[in-house]
Amino acid sequence: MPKTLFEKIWDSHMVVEEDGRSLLYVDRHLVHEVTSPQAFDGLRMNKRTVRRTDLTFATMDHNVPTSDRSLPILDQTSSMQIKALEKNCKEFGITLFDINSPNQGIVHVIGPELGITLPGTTIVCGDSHTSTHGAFGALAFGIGTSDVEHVLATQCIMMEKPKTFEIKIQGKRKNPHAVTAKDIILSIIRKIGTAGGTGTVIEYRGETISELTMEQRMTICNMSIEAGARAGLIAPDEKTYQYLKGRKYSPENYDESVDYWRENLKTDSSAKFDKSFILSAENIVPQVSWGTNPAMTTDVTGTVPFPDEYGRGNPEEQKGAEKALQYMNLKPGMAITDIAIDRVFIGSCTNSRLEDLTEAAKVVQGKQVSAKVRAMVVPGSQLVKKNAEQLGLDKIFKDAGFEWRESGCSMCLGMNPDILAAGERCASTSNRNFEGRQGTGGRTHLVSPVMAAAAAIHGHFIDVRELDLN
Ligand SMILES: CC(C)[C@H](C(=O)O)[C@@H](O)C(=O)O
Ligand code: SF4
Repeated sequence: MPKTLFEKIWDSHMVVEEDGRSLLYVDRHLVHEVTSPQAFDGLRMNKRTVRRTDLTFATMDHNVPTSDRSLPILDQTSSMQIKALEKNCKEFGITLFDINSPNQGIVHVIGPELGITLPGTTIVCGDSHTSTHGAFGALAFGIGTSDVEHVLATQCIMMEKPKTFEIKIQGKRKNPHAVTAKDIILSIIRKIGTAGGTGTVIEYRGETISELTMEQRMTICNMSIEAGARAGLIAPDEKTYQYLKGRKYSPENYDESVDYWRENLKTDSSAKFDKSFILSAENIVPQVSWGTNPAMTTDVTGTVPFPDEYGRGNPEEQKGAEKALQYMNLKPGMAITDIAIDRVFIGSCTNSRLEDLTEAAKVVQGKQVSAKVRAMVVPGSQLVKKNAEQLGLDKIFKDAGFEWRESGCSMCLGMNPDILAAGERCASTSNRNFEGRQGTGGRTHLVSPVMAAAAAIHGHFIDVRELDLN
């Protein structure tokens, strides 16, 4: 029977099936400080060990400060979670990339760059954006803390089989430097909605996807979760194999692995998906979110919508838009390019890799951050930071007036000192614009790295297609 890529990986990892649920074998378990303390406590209470310490990797990313790391961590919860992770990894024998490690970083950035993320594998992590790893043709699920404990103890996870969802993106973007992977995924979520992918694993396909680099594919898969999906997936190809070659944890018999991946990791041409959605890349323009979920997004050339227009007869949607506009302090009909911003955050597991920073630096080079804006760049990992510094990107950003930080989740979410003050408006390259996400009362506009960089310079959004970005 013809199978989708998802079905192939699923079937090759299924241990048993019972009452509609399956026990899946887990190839890689990634662990961070926020969702693991109770899981380790559970192991201790039940006198269990970690089944496969060699397949379990931990780092600290959510709570770590991104400024001077020699200073003590003042927040009690953060400090406790970081200490707990150190102690737990030591006690249970797990590899930890701690705050001083040259490999520390956001868990979804370091997995791929260390070659822990591999095609055809199952990967889990107590974190919703685990979907990022799907860019490598890995079946990667975010799991809850009780599942973290179960995986630590057994290296397996119990799950209901998701449905399959094909999202095909056809054609070429007119201006690929200005219309980025972030704009593609925001356009998709805007069209299918935040529940559009519920209960499914999305496979992104089509000419546009094949043309994306690995880092751009990660941006797409990263936000699958914002469309409600369980995971996002892209079939591996030569770019994938090239990217992973020679990484720290990539397989030793690399060529043999590639032969196997080439042979086995594709959706069969006659395989059927449960659901399909097709989008043309030609008409996508730079996107800016105006509301409090990622589907509340529009073209940079557009205006803030009228709630009744946005709701299209659905009273719930209309009410949601009214509430969002009130929180965001925006007036319907206002041009997106007239929205003035106070802060800029370039970072997060969506957009903090080397290419993101390189593209943003092109916009910033030789310019100055608007006097009304405070802007920061937070590389996704220490390795990204080091590579960016080797290219002189830090200097470009600092000369323009940006803060250049240590790696971590930072202002993507308010769990560390990098937060918005109430009422502050931020152009952010992260993935969630929920109320209070970047600090209580803070207002988030989701955008691409080039849009965020341009907003820092101009103090408001601009149509980045007008810039010379080549
Ligand atoms: C803290 C963690 C559980 C959370 C997640 O699962 O996504 C965080 O990473 C986020 O982005 O909101
Ligand atoms: S960068 Fe943001 S979205 Fe990604 S793992 Fe950290 S908090 Fe979650």
